[in-house]
Amino acid sequence: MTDRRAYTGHTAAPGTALGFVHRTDRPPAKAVLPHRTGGDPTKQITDAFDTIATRLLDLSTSLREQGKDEQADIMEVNSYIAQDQDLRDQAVKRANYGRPVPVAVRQAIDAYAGTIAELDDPTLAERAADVRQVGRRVLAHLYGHTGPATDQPLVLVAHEIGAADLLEPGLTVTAAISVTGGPNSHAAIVARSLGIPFLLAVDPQLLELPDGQEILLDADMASAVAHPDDDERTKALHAMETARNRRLALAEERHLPAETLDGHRIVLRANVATPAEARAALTTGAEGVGLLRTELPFLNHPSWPTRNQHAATLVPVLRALTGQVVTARTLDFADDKLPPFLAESREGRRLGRGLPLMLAQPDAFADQFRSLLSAGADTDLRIMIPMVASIDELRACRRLLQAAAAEAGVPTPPLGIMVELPEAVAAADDLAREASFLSIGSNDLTCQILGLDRRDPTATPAMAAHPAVLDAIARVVTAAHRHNRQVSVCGDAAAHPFVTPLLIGIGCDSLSVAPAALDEVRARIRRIRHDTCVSLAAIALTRETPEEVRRLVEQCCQPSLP
Ligand SMILES: C=C(OP(=O)(O)O)C(=O)O
Repeated sequence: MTDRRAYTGHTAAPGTALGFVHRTDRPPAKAVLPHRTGGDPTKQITDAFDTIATRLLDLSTSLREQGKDEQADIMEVNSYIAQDQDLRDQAVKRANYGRPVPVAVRQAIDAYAGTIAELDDPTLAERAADVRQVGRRVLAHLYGHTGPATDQPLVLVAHEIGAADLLEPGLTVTAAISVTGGPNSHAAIVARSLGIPFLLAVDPQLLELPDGQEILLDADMASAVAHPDDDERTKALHAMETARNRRLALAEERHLPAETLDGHRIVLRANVATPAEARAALTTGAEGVGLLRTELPFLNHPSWPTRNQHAATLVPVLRALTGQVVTARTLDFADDKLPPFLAESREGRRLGRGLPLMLAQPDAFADQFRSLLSAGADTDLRIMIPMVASIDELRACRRLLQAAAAEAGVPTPPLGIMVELPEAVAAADDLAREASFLSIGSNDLTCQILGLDRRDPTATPAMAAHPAVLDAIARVVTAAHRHNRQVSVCGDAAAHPFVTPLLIGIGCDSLSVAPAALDEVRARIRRIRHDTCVSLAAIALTRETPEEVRRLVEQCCQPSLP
C-alpha cells in the first residue's frame, strides 16, 4: 500500500511519532507450518512454551536491573502464564486429538483467556489480555517468526496490543496503534509510563497495512497517517525534537512551587486512575491527587463492583499515594462511560445515570465508601461526589459516608462535591456551606452550559473560556470563598494554556491535571502575574465568545516557556 491514508482513534498515551508498521500478531507469509514438519506435538508445545517462559523471565530480569520494576512485574507474570501446566496440557490434549499444533495452542489459549475474562474480577479479566499475549508469542515461535532484526523505529500495529509487545527486547518501539483495548489496560499503562504514544479504537482497515509501511502518529490529535507526505514527515520530526527538548527543560523546574511571579501560590495536583499514573504524578511533583477516577476500572464490568473488587483496584493506587492528599471521586457512570450491566439492562436504564443512579443503589454506594475508607487509611483521603445537583443529594451522600465511617470506627473524611451541572452552580451557596470543598468538572460543566455532547468534537477544553462558563465558575468561587471553602478545577481546561490564567484570575485555589501535563502547567504558572490574571478574568467576563477571550489572553499573557 502506498497511498496516503488517515485514521482516527482514541488517545491512550499522548505524543507524536514516526516509524514503520510492525504487526505483532501476524505470522510471516512464508512460515513453515510446524504441524507439517512432523515430530512429537507434546515436545513441540512444551519446547515452545519453555522458550517463551525463559525469554519473558530474562526480559523481566533485565527490566528489573534497569529499575523498571512495574514492567518487570508484568513480564514475570507473563512468564508464569507460559509456565502454566494446565494451559500446556489443554494444548497437548487438543493436539493429541489430531489438531495441528498451532491450532491446538490457539484454541487452548482462547479457551483459557475466555474463562478468565468471564470471572467477576476486573484484575483477572485484564490478565486475559496477558494470556492472549503469551499465546501470540508462543504461536510466533512455532511459526519460526523471529521478528524484525532492525533498529529502525517501529510503530506496533495489532488488533490488540499487549504490554509485552511494547517491551520486546531489541526493538525500538516508537508508537503503538490498536483496533481494540482500553486506556486502563496494562499496555496503556506501560505506554504512558514509557512515553510511547498509543492510539486505540482505530478502524480495523488499519490491519491491512503491510509491515514496513511508514506511518505517522499524532496521538495528541488522536490521528495517524500511513504513507505521510514529505511535508507531514518533516513537521512530525520537528515536532518530536521540539517536544523532547521541551520536556527536558520543563522537568528542571519540578522541585519549584506553582507560584506566580507576584507570589500567588496555586496548589497543583494530579488526575489519576492507575498506580502507574499515581507514581508518575508524584515523580512529576504533584501535591497529591485532585481527582482519582474510580469508575474507569469497571467500564467493562458485568455487575456492580463488590467490596473485594473495589479493593482490588483501589489498594494498588492508594498504596502508591501513602501520606498524600487523595481526592477520590465516587463511581461516576455516565452516558459516555457506562458499563454493560447498566447500558444493556432495563433496570440500568430505569435507574438513570450519575448521582441519582448511585443514590438508587445505596448498598453499592456504601460498599464503595467502605472500600475507600479501608484502602485509603494511609492517605490524606478526601471523598468527592460527582454530578451533585442539590443540597439534598449531598446530605444523602454524607449520611451514607458517616454510616460507613462509624461502622469502620474511623473519622468521617472531608466530603466535597464536583460542580458540573448548572443546578450546582445555582445552588452553589447552599452547597458550599455544607461541602468540605468544591471542584469544578469543567469537561461536563462546559458541555452542560453550552448544550454540547461530550462526544462532540467541538467540545474541547478551550470552550471553558466561553464567558458563560467563566461566569458560572466565578459564581462558584465567590460562593465557596464566602464559606471559606477551597475551589479546585479538575477538568481538562485546568491544563489548557489560555484557560489556566483565567481560572487563576477568577480565584480558583487549586488545579488538578494529568501527570503528563504537570510540568507544563507549573511552568506556565511560574511565568505569569496573578494581578494580570485577575484583570484578564474581569475583562474576559465582559466578552461574548471564547475566540475573543483567547485573543485577549494571547495579547496580554503569553509566557515564553522553555
Ligand atoms: C473531570 C471531569 O469529569 P470526567 O472524569 O467525567 O472527565 C469533568 O467533567 O471535568
